[in-house]
Formats: sequence, C-alpha cells, structure tokens
Amino acid sequence: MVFSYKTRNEEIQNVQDEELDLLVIGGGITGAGVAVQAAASGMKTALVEMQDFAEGTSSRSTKLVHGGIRYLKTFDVEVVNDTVKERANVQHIAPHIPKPDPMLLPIYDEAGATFNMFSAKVAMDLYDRLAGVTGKFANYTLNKSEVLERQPQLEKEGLQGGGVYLDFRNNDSRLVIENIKKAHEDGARVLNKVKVVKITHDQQGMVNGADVQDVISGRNFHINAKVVINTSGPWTDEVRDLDKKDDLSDQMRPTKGVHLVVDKEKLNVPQPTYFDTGENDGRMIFVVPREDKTYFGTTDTDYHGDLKHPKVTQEDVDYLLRIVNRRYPDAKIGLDDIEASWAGLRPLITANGGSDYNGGGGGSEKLSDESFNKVVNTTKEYLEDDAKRDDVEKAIQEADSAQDSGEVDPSQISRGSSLEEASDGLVTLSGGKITDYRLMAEGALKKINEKLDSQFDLIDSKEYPVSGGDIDPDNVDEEIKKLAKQAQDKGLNEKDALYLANLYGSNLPTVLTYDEPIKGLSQRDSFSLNYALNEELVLTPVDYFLRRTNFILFIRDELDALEQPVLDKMAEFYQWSDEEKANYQKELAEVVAESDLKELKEDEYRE
Ligand SMILES: Cc1cc2nc3c(=O)[nH]c(=O)nc-3n(C[C@H](O)[C@H](O)[C@H](O)COP(=O)(O)OP(=O)(O)OC[C@H]3O[C@@H](n4cnc5c(N)ncnc54)[C@H](O)[C@@H]3O)c2cc1C
Ligand SMILES: O=P(O)(O)OC[C@H](O)CO
Repeated sequence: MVFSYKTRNEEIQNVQDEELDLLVIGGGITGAGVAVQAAASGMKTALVEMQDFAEGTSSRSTKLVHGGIRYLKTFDVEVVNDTVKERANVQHIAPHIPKPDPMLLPIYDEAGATFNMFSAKVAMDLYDRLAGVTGKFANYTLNKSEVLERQPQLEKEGLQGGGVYLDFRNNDSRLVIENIKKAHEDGARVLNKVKVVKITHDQQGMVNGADVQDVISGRNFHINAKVVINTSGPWTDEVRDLDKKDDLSDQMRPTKGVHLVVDKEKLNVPQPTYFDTGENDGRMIFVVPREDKTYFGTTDTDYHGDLKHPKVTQEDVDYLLRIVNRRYPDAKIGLDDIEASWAGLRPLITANGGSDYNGGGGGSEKLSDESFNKVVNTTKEYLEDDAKRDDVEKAIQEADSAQDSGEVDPSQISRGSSLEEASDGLVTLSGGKITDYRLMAEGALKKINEKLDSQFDLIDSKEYPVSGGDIDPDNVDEEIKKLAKQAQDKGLNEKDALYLANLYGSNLPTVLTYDEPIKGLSQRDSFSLNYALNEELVLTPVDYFLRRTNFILFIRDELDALEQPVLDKMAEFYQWSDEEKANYQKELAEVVAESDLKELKEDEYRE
C-alpha cells in the first residue's frame, strides 16, 4: 500500500477535516503499537511523530526482544513476567523480525556478581517457567571448560561456568515501521515530521485534540480527537507540559545507554553473550553478533541533555572498552577499531523505585544476603512445586521492605510501564520496553475504549500480524526460504534474496514489483530503495540508511558506495534543489561521522 510523501500530504489535508476517535502523540514502538490496535479495532486514528518513525529510543535499543533476566535480581518479577511471555507474542505477530537466539551467561566469582551458578540456574528456571519455554530452547548450565570451549577468548580468571537460556535478537526500527505500516493499511492517518505544539481543550476544559506543526512546511494546523494519548517516551514530561491543565507530576528519569560496533575480525562471539561488568556497579553487558559485526553495550547513566541528540562520550567508550577488553583479554579493542555506535535514552519512570540490591551504590541500605537467599530458595521451592507463587511474592516484599527508600541507582530502577490519565482526560502511556509494547498497548486500548463509551470491539492483538508478518510463525526458516526463491527468480543471488526476505517478510512480493533499476545500485538495493520511497515513507537518506535498513550500523563496508546513488535517486524522486540535496548530503555525513566517533578519534589523534 502506497505510504509516501505524496500520501503524507494528502493525509495532512484529510486529518484536519475529521473528528477522530484517537490521536497518538509519538511514533516509537509504544505509539505504533497503540495505533495498530486502535485502527484495527475500527477507531478513527491519527498518529503524529515529530521526527522519523523510531528516531527516538526505538531505534537505539540493544535490539533484543528479551525478558530482562537481570531484572530478577532487582525483584522486577512483574516486568520479567510480562516481558518474558511477550517475547513469544511479538515473534508470533512479527515472525520475520525477532529471531530466537539463545544467550550465553558466563558466571564470574567476583564482588557484586549478579548471579552465582546456583542463583543463575534458579533465575533461568524461573525465566523459562514464566514463559513456558521447554524442549530445545530450555535453559541449561555449562561448566567452566564448556564455556571456554564455546568462547576460548573469554577471561578465564574467576570464571565459574555459565548458563544458556532463550532470548531473541530484534530489529527495533523495523518492528516500529511494520507496526506503523499496518496501522496505515488499516486506515490510520500516520504522519512523520509533524510535531504536537499544544494540547487543546473544549469548553468544559477536557482535552479535544492538539495543535500541530508540519516540520517540513512550517505550517501549523489543528487535529480534533475525542481521546489523546501521549506515547512520547523520554519526552513524556515535555509533552505533558504542552497541556496547561495537566495536573500530574513529572515522572521521567531518562538514562543514556551506549553501544559500540566492531568488525567480527576484532571480536567474534558465536552467540549473544551477557555478563557482569566486573566493576561491582550492578550493570551487565551484552555482546551480540550481527551481520559481519559484533556490537556491545550498554552504559546506564542519568541524562539531562538534548533528548533528540544523546551523544557517545569518551567516558562511555572508555567504560565499555575497559569491560570488553577485560572479559576478552586478547581482543585489545581500541577507539580506532570502533566502526559504528549509537546512544539512546531509556524512558524510565522515576517513581518505579527498585532495590539497589547488588552494589548499585545508590541507596544507603544494601539488601542482606539472608533475605535475598530467602527469595532464591523460595523461588526454587516454587519451581519444584513445594511453594506457592505468593510465597515468592511475600519473600520479595520482606526483602524489599528492608530497602532504604533512598535514591536508587539507574540500573536498579524498574523497567516497568505506566498508564495514567490527567483530570483533563490526557492519557499517558510511558516507560516499559520494546518487548512488552503489545501488552502495554493492549492495556491502553481498554482505557481508550472506556473513554469512548466502549463502542469498539477490541481486536486480539496476539493474533494480529504486523505488516510483513503474514508468515507461519512456527515455520519461519522455511517461509523465508520460499519468499527468497521469488527474489532469486528475479535474478538475485541467494544471499541477496535471503537478505530481502528477512527484511521484508511477506511484503517481499510487493517489494519485487518495484523493479525499476537505480543507477549505481545493485538489483537488491534498487528494490529496497524504490520500496522504501513508495511504501515506507522515507524522506531522507538517513531515514533509509539508519532506520529502514542497517547500513550505517552493521553493513558499514558497503555504505560509502551507496551514498551517492541513493542521494541522486532521492533528489530526483523529490525534485530537490541543489541546495536541498547538499543539505541532505551534509546531514548524512554528520550522522555517519557521529556513528563512526570521528570527533573522538580526531581528539585522540591530536593528544
Ligand atoms: C540503551 C537502551 C537499550 C535498550 N534495549 C532494549 C532491548 O534490547 N529490548 C527492549 O525490549 N527494550 C530495550 N530498551 C527499551 C526500549 O528501547 C524503550 O522502552 C522503547 O524504545 C521506548 O519506546 P517509546 O515509543 O516509548 O519511545 P520513543 O521510541 O522514544 O518514541 C517516542 C517518540 O515521540 C516523539 N515525540 C516526542 N515529542 C513529540 C511531539 N511533541 N510531537 C510528536 N512526536 C513527539 C519522539 O520523536 C519519539 O520518536 C532499551 C533502551 C535503551 C535506551
Ligand atoms: O535497561 P537495561 O539496563 O536492562 O539495559 C537495556 C538492555 O541493554 C536491553 O534491554
């Protein structure tokens, strides 16, 4: 279905003449998930996003669909209970995106260790139990030599062994755009580069829509809606401030997380790996293989800067390199080995306390070992059906009550979500994770429907595939191969055909209709760019290279040769002036230079 700059301008006209049921503010995963369920349930829906879709946090995650096993240690059992179950639901509705990829959890005997071998096994058993994981993906433990057999380059000192448990790798911005396209296919008006500048009210002082600005034309216009929901992630408090009658207190405590990318020649891991930093700071680091690269992260530091533009600092790089070079002593990764990077802001909710249990250093009171061990032992008894779930809850409550209510360390804040309504009717859905976006949206739709006098039969979103998701979730590999065959029949080699099939899922046949060759691009990339321009509302080269594809982050080697042909095609498609074309070229160069950490490398060179 055409979803392009042309349809965007038509929708800007149409949306002004309508009385909508719902206006969604923010086009990250949270807003996209709400828009899909609203439109599919028959609500007249619009979503406005002031940047590109997913340009906020939802393209800057660790790119996992995961339950957050670390959160068990901060007793965020509710969050884990939700997210670990949601992994399967997200894979079910978007089978071409999250892919099962068992995580290796090396266990070290050191100060502040999140787990020992016993508690790691309990945590993995609880994790599997909550998600109903059995069979080939059930967790298991490895002894030290078995861990080193898998990853001989891992630090040997202090290594006790390890665990292996199911989690999923994800393409976060792809998950967002497939939800956005689905909402659009179901009739939602979906607009990027449109910013809410004011929340408006009726005579009775109740929210009735918003004044918005088309960032491209600079023109302001009004959108009428019976219900408005704020799904703006780290901007949640800023958007609330656009509602002069909003009486709820600020809630956001954004923390910055950074990832670095190196070639797999520098660091090659056979599977996603997750370990303590070894700095007794309550943090754990992921190391994840992706295309021919390896990325690792993250940091977790309070952030008070420009929400649109969190940057990677030398301090972030030093922290991550110190940890990865400790855990992989032969890697010897330096600043110059970093090929790409990204920084994102967790939309954490400050009221979501949490325990500074394992050395978070935030609170004054650490949890005593006996109360933690009581939680672990009660959990083990629960797993062996010798205790009930509320025995575990009770043990956790007792443990938590021992907590000092002091400021908690960022890593101890719950990753839970919040759904609130102000007295003027503005609804806010914030916090959470990508992994539980569907569940968060489901909860929000119940409230929205109530506010609309329950006029709508809400869909079962667990059975409602995103765009590109119409493939058998239990037979993904076969389905992808079948789709790829269609691309091979068009002359693509197997590798390129599988690349397109994995990226576009059941939309591949449509992608293959866009067969006009683009000068300077391969057949594969001509299909991809033509489709992105006509059906994925790509407005700039950065939209294409960073969010609709992964060239800037994970296929960096091919990027340089693609830049000019893509720029030339977009200039022709959009009829850009030379000046506009030069501006987009400059924007792309700046984004790539920032990803490459060019500034830090030049500083280091000067020193
Ligand atoms: C480093 C890091 C690693 C993470 N790893 C994972 C992971 O592996 N798995 C996982 O499940 N979760 C992970 N998360 C969490 C997850 O990324 C976030 O919870 C999620 O992306 C938040 O999505 P959102 O839609 O709420 O916010 P966002 O994606 O930030 O979307 C909000 C949108 O609102 C828009 N907006 C703001 N103000 C306005 C306005 N006035 N008008 C219009 N639009 C506006 C913004 O431009 C933005 O695009 C991670 C987070 C970080 C930072
Ligand atoms: O919020 P954290 O500390 O679990 O960090 C995010 C992870 O990297 C992936 O969810």
